[in-house]
Amino acid sequence: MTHPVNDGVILALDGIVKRFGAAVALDGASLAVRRGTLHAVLGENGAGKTTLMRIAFGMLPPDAGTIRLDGVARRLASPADAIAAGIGMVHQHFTVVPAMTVAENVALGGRGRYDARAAADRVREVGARAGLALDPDARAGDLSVAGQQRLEIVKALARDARLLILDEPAAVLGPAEARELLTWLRGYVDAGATAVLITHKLRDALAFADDVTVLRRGRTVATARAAATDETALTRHMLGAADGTDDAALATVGAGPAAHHDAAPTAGPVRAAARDLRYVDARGVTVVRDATFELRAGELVGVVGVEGSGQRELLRLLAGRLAPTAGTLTRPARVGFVPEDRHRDALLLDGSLVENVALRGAGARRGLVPWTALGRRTTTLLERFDVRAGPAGATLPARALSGGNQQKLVVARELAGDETGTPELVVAENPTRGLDVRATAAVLARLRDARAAGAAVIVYSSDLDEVLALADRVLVVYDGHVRPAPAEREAVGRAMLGVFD
Ligand SMILES: Nc1ncnc2c1ncn2[C@@H]1O[C@H](COP(=O)(O)OP(=O)(O)OP(=O)(O)O)[C@@H](O)[C@H]1O
Repeated sequence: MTHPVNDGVILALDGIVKRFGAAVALDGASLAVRRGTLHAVLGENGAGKTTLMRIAFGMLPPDAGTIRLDGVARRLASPADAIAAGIGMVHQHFTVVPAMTVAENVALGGRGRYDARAAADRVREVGARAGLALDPDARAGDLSVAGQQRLEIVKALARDARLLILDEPAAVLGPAEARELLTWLRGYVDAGATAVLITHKLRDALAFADDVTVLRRGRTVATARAAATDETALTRHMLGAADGTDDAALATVGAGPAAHHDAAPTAGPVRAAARDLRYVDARGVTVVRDATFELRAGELVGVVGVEGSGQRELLRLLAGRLAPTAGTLTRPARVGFVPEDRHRDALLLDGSLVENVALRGAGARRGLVPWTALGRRTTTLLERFDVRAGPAGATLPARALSGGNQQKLVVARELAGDETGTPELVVAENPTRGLDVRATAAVLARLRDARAAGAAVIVYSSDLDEVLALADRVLVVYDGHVRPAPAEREAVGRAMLGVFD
């Protein structure tokens, strides 16, 4: 028996429980999204944010609890049910089909016969209404990451979503694009829509959202108007410091990255050296132009550059994933690589955590795989790097880890090295993407540990401030040229745009 209550709440989740075998992902979580608001959902990696939203989108059935839409209890048996009820979701990992056009992607999953012209018109109409310009005839795979995300949003809106759920949309974007997206989202909600935004950035939540809800270990621990709370209170809720269990962790997070910027390292022997290094890609475009530099043991070098400047290829050359077209590149035998796209480049999603750890050094192994030793090693890594794998531990499939915990696993594997020893060179690309405040602080500390242990560490981050706080020196990549960055922040920003004073 349900009584419709029109209290302005469009989506109400109550007492939601979700178990995966022995693991409890949600333990009575609740969420009330008011119509016409932007609602931010916060919480540590593995807190249950994605699981809760998948339940709201009909992707997973809850074990207990109720879902109400406009006050009416609903059973959402599939995403199709959720879409029919006016819910749209933009996932952390996109679902666009790269080989298809924008219009075809938008029409995909729709009913009836495919009509190219109608599909293109629909893209234009929805795009114009929402302020998201997209060329209907462009191939989805040719769009930038921000463009693919716009396509995901348009896809949801084309199905008449009145409640849009976005799972960490900013995590795949650079700072400027992330700002643009949040500004768009705010305007979209101001025009009468409703949206739920999963984010790790407390500042974004406070600046852009109307309401915030904090999940911790599968429970809702706080919900408030953004205007009535602040970063300190939210951090406390997220980390559980309010109950006194995690004050030490909170202190570490509060200290921020700059606080660790102490002991000036003394750079040791050369670990990697590039001389006139050139890389020409498959299209024949020169993306790295005659770069000459050295990376030494015990130094942490930051790389900055606007999207598409060649830094991506530079890091892959150093990691040994691309071969130089010309020039020389000397690399050590043991290199740790943390790529940006963990799903594509770093994990076997259907493999267990042990199998994923075993990937490292797999090429050099001979004879029987030492599974018992690898199992022990994985368990130790999970503990040391605080990867939350639940009761299944090392046997859990990588797919079942939360996004942030997948990232922590990759960092653990690549930094800890293998049977032959720890890496002499660490190459990391946006290593803190999708990580919560505590995990971010932990990963940055691990990169410093690698430096202290004598590795040369090179880190690209699209967050300039993160690089400046972390690195001993910085290289700027602009149009394939690799140059030392000027000392001042403003000058670094200019150099990224090709202006060297
Ligand atoms: N299919 C599954 N099998 C087993 N455990 C799962 C599965 N899906 C999720 N979990 C577990 O549920 C918990 C919550 O995961 P969820 O992805 O919802 O977290 P999250 O808050 O979105 O984290 P993040 O910020 O890292 O993305 C995690 O401990 C995760 O390992």
